[in-house]
Amino acid sequence: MKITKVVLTGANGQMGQAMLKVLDNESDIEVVGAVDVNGGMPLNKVLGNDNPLKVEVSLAEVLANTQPDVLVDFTNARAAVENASEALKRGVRPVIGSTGLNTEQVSLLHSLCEENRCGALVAPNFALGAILMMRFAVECSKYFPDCEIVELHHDKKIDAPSGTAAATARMISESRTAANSPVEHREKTLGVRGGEIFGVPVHSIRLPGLVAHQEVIFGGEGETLTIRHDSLNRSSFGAGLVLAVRKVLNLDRMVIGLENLL
Ligand SMILES: NC(=O)C1=CN([C@@H]2O[C@H](COP(=O)(O)OP(=O)(O)OC[C@H]3O[C@@H](n4cnc5c(N)ncnc54)[C@H](OP(=O)(O)O)[C@@H]3O)[C@@H](O)[C@H]2O)C=CC1
Ligand SMILES: O=C(O)C1=N[C@H](C(=O)O)C[C@H](O)C1
Repeated sequence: MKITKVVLTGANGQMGQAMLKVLDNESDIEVVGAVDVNGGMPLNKVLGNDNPLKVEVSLAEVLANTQPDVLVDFTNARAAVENASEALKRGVRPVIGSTGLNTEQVSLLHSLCEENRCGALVAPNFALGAILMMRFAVECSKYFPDCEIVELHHDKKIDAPSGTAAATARMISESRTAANSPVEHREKTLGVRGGEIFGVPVHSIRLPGLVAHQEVIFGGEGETLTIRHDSLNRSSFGAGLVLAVRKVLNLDRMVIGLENLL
């Protein structure tokens, strides 16, 4: 069996900790390195086994020493692009779970993939239910052009809107045949109608107690239709991430969205 060697960045974070365990449980995947700005933590504490590695600070050194196949990134938009750049120049394929990347950052990644003739995946959500929620939303938007997105996340989330909400809005805008919505905004209080992404109003809620949730609400004549997805804990992202690590090995270009690898 071919073993895929993986380095993970953002190892001290909420996703990093959860996904290290998920990856370590797969017999065809070996976690050969873990990196975070503060480094330090022994991996056996996270994994509950006798793994001799610890979280390191320098990604460049870890990549040089371990020569992995894949870099998994759960940091933030800026760090994700820098980390992917380090990986791509060594022929290591990035799987980027970090969100909040702007258009310039995405096109820089495209160019880096082309220059280095190396594949990459940028996926704002690895949960299967979230992928289906986006797909169903696209389908509904053909019949109900009026819709709004409400995304609800834990209070430690640093970006808003969520990557999933931004992706959903983009996909809806690409498939809408008639864009009736939104009606003219009349805000007495600035921002009360949310922010508009690709013509779709998005409302971001951040509260303790939440994990990751999204509603896409469609309105029609005398009816509404709501599609809702809930990630109740971070294990919801595990199966999609494992699939991404396996599939990115066959990519020679950058792909956006796990739905394009299913
Ligand atoms: N695609 C998906 O399915 C999912 C994506 N996400 C996304 O993943 C990202 C991380 O989320 P989460 O784990 O909750 O966030 P956390 O803040 O808990 O973790 C991020 C970690 O990355 C560290 N970090 C920052 N910069 C670097 C760097 N240059 N190199 C290495 N490590 C770095 C942070 O350190 P410090 O705190 O010191 O800055 C922190 O420990 C977010 O963008 C989030 O939106 C989250 C869930 C699912
Ligand atoms: O930060 C999070 O937690 C999440 N981030 C991703 C996003 O921004 O869409 C995916 C999921 O919603 C959890």
